[in-house]
Amino acid sequence: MADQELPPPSQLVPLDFNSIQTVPESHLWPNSIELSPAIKLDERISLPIIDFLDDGASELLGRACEQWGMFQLINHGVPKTLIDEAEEETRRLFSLPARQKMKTLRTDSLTATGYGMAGISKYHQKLMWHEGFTMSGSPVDDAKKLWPNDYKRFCDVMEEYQSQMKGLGERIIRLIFKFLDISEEEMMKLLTSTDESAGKPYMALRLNSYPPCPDPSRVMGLAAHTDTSLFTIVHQARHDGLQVFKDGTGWVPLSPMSGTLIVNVGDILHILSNGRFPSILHRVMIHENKEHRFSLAYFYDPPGDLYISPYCKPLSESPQIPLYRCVNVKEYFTIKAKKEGKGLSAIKI
Ligand SMILES: O=C(O)CCC(=O)C(=O)O
Ligand SMILES: [Fe+2]
Repeated sequence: MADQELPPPSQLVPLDFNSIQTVPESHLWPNSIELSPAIKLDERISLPIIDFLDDGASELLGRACEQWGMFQLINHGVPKTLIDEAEEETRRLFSLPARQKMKTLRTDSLTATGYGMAGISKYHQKLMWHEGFTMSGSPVDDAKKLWPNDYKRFCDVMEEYQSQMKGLGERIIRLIFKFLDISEEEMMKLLTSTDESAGKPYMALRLNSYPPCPDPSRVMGLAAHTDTSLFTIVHQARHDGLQVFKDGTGWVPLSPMSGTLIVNVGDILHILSNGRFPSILHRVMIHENKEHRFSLAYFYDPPGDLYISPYCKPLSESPQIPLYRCVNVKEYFTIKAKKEGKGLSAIKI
């Protein structure tokens, strides 16, 4: 593609990290609450690790969602070789020259795919030390622009990775619904789209890249946010950086553990569970080491045309009162963007 055919740069374009010697003013965060340090890692407050093969997995997973809104999963069944390949393809993508990646620059639309900054960048004065690449299903159109002669490997790996994540997501949601006492029949009603034409899946895979930084303590990898998904399945490649906010404790750092996938509750499951499973606030900080950090986040979402309302058990001994109004998934994405990430409070009854 010739230079004049490049998409017009939006106001939010990741830095060309390869050519950076010092952190530009646009990326220097003031010494604010957003950069507040995490607590020292302490075994007593470590994130629950759940064995997916455990007979009691549903109960364990439900309790972890209640107490943490997050857990680590082992024996999840996703082949290690596939995770390694997906990590390697992620590294290959982000090591391309900036002008090559810019050929797939994402538009502002909620479901847009391609290269760019996280949507939450819009809510902050300063930019983040981050670049991302989002896809939903086959990434072939973008991959052809990145590697005109060699796009197949990336597509094959990313399609298989998404298919495995979707399958794992289906197994997780079944266990979650079992814990919440939602029957299979009820689940089909809650999560199956009625209008297939409007039911474009919102599921997406975002590859995240956090390059090494000359002044790591003054930048932000990914600012504090909650995910909009039902839940998100994250593979953190080797290096630390992800932190979760635990009420009464503060920011808790999570070290990547080989073979585990992290699952965090998003806003839609928060609404569906009537607040019983909190969508957890998390952020990514950049560390002193000179390593490039990557992560792969799969957002397990219902179709956009679906209506979500708090599930309050009809025959419960203590009838619950819905905390949130019924909301369409697509509409919720829009509300959340308008409210700069504070979507839940906007639909509170
Ligand atoms: O990089 C990570 O570990 C987390 C990424 C994340 O929170 C996201 O993509 O929403
Ligand atoms: Fe996230």
